[in-house]
Order: sequence, then structure tokens, then C-alpha cells
Amino acid sequence: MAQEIYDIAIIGGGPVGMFAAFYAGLRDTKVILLESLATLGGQVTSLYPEKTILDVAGFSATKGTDFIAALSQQLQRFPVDIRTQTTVVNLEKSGNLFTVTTNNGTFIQAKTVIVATGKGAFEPRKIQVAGVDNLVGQGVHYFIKNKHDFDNHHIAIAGGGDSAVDMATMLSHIAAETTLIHRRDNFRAMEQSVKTLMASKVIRETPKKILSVSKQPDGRLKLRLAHVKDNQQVNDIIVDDLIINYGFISENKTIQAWAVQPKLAGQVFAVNQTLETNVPGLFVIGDASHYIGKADLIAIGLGEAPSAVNAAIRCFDPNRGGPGHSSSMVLKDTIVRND
Ligand SMILES: Cc1cc2nc3c(=O)[nH]c(=O)nc-3n(C[C@H](O)[C@H](O)[C@H](O)COP(=O)(O)OP(=O)(O)OC[C@H]3O[C@@H](n4cnc5c(N)ncnc54)[C@H](O)[C@@H]3O)c2cc1C
Repeated sequence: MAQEIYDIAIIGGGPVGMFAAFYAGLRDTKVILLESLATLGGQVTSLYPEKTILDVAGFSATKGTDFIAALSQQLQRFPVDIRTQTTVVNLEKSGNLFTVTTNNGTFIQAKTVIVATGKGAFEPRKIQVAGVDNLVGQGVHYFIKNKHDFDNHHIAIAGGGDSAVDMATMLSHIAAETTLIHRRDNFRAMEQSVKTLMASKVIRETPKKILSVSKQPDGRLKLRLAHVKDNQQVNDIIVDDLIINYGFISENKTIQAWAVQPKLAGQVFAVNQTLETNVPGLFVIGDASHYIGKADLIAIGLGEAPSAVNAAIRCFDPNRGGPGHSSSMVLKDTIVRND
């Protein structure tokens, strides 16, 4: 039996890849979505499911998990072939056809490919304080899966970026006491988030660093803090939990091993106005792409998705025309495959 050929293969099932797959379905293409992890949602699902997202159009405020649930529901509408736990280990091009090789040993053929792999595999930036990693899971955390694990706890959050600031404000409503430890007086977060923090009951320990973390006989944690410029000025705080929020580091080793290597811009792929790389038919959207003025935001990636899908369609079906508006497109029954 001849192998089926997809119109579009989308690699990466973060929010941007998910929306691209939906839109490709809306445009009645034969589309497959490939995701390494067991669940869709990318950074939102893996790194900040409990965070309140404020900057996606149409949602005045939405929790990470709720936003991904809404995208999943939207994605169910059209027959998209979804494969989770499927890492793309190689991408080759021969003539006008791409071959995608997965870690499961399958080969998928597609006329066009949209890469939405974000910044690749990611992990939290570790705190450089001796012994702390031995306490992970025993009061020290790099992730929050459920904010109610911290109900009525005394917690400290280390960090000063958007995520640390938002997390401190969010947890201050349910924790007994919340302390934010940052090595500068200024926070690197959205202006409104900083204003909210300043008006909240979060205790700020700045400009301070953590010298040591030790377990107390009662199981709580003693944090020794020092003024950044003067290690002599120290004070101790006792907390139930320490949440480290120093950002994330990512690596793209899998993608760097692909046979097809589009032009890079730093660690991500350079694209033109239609999100196409220097390899015809290969598009990159979301955090994985770069052009002048690019910002790594969900809203930006969601906007790029239809542009890339429409440009991809022009590659394999130049006479089709469009796009129309969704209200003028014919909606079909839903078929979803998830294996
Ligand atoms: C803590 C934090 C808070 C943030 N808060 C906000 C916010 O409030 N608002 C906002 O707009 N943005 C926020 N961002 C940024 C936002 O999360 C990203 O811009 C967004 O996730 C990018 O989506 P994406 O789909 O391009 O990539 P990702 O979300 O990174 O998804 C990429 C997906 O591709 C998969 N993948 C990678 N390589 C392969 C492969 N070889 N084969 C198959 N699958 C692969 C990954 O497993 C992943 O699921 C935040 C980021 C962080 C870290």
C-alpha cells in the first residue's frame, strides 16, 4: 500500500503548533501534529500550568491549563492526526517531499513542514547553593503543578523575573506568608505585574542572595540570606517551601542532528515574512523562529500560525486561493486520532 502523504506535518505540540494544526484543519488540509511529550501544551503545560496568563487576546485572565484545554477543544474540531510521545529525530528533503523520522521508527511524508518546537527541550536553571538539589521534593521546588499544595504554607520564592513576580503574587493569596528573594532592587517583569506585587502582602528581601539552605529538625527549611554587596549582613528566614524561579535553559540537540538544516539566527531559525526558512516548504513559527522585531509570546506565535499554514498551502496548491474567513469555511465532522 502506498504511504500516505500529508499536506502539512507540524512538529511540536505547544500552544503555537496546536493552533497551527487547528487552522490547517480549518483550511481542509491533510495534517499531522507530532509532539515529543505525552501531553500537548508545550511550555505552558510543562512549566507553568497554574500561572495566570494575561496577554492572550480574548481572555482577560486565564490559567495555563485552562488555556491549553481551550486550544485542545478547538483542535478537536477537525480531523487532525495527533501523535504524542513522538519525537522527530530527523528531517530530510528529497525533491518536493519531506521525510520525517520519529523516535518510534516511523517515517512520515509531507509536502510541507511547519516547525513549532519552541526552544527545544527545557529544564529549570538550577540554584548554585551547595546541597540544595538534595532537598528537591523535600521542600525545595523548581515547578508548581498545583498551587493548592502551598495552601497556608510559609513560602519563599527565589527570582526576580516575570514568572517569579507573578508566582509570588498568586501564592500570596493562599499561603500563610510569601517572601520573594531577589538579588536586585528592581524586578524584570511587566510593569503592571510589578505594581501588583508592590501593592500585595509579599515580603521582599532585596537585594539579597541565598547563602545556604538547611533542613530544620521540624522538617522546615532555614534560608540564610546575605546582602549582595556585603556578605556580612545576614539574616535567616524559616519557611515550609522554597520555590526556585531562575528561568529555564533549553537545548536543541535533536533538531541540530536533522539532515535538513535551515539557516539559523542565533539558536533558532531565521524566517521571512511568510515564516518560511531558506529551505522551500519548510516553515518555522513560535519561539523556534526569529525575524527582526520578534517577541517570544504566545500571542505572536498564534498570529504566525495562520500565515505559515496559508503560505504552506500556496506551496503545494498554488491555485487554491484564500484564505477566507472561518465563518465562510465549510465545517466538517471531527475525527481525532491520538496514539
Ligand atoms: C515561566 C514562563 C512563563 C511564561 N509566561 C508567558 C505569558 O504569560 N504570556 C506569553 O505570551 N508567553 C509566556 N511565556 C512564553 C510562552 O510560554 C512561549 O512563548 C510559548 O510557549 C511558545 O510556544 P511554542 O508552541 O512556540 O513552543 P513551546 O511551548 O516551547 O512548545 C514546543 C513543543 O515542541 C515539542 N518539541 C520540541 N522538539 C521536538 C521534536 N524534535 N519532536 C517533537 N516535538 C518536539 C516540545 O516538547 C514542546 O511541547 C512564558 C514562558 C515561561 C517559561
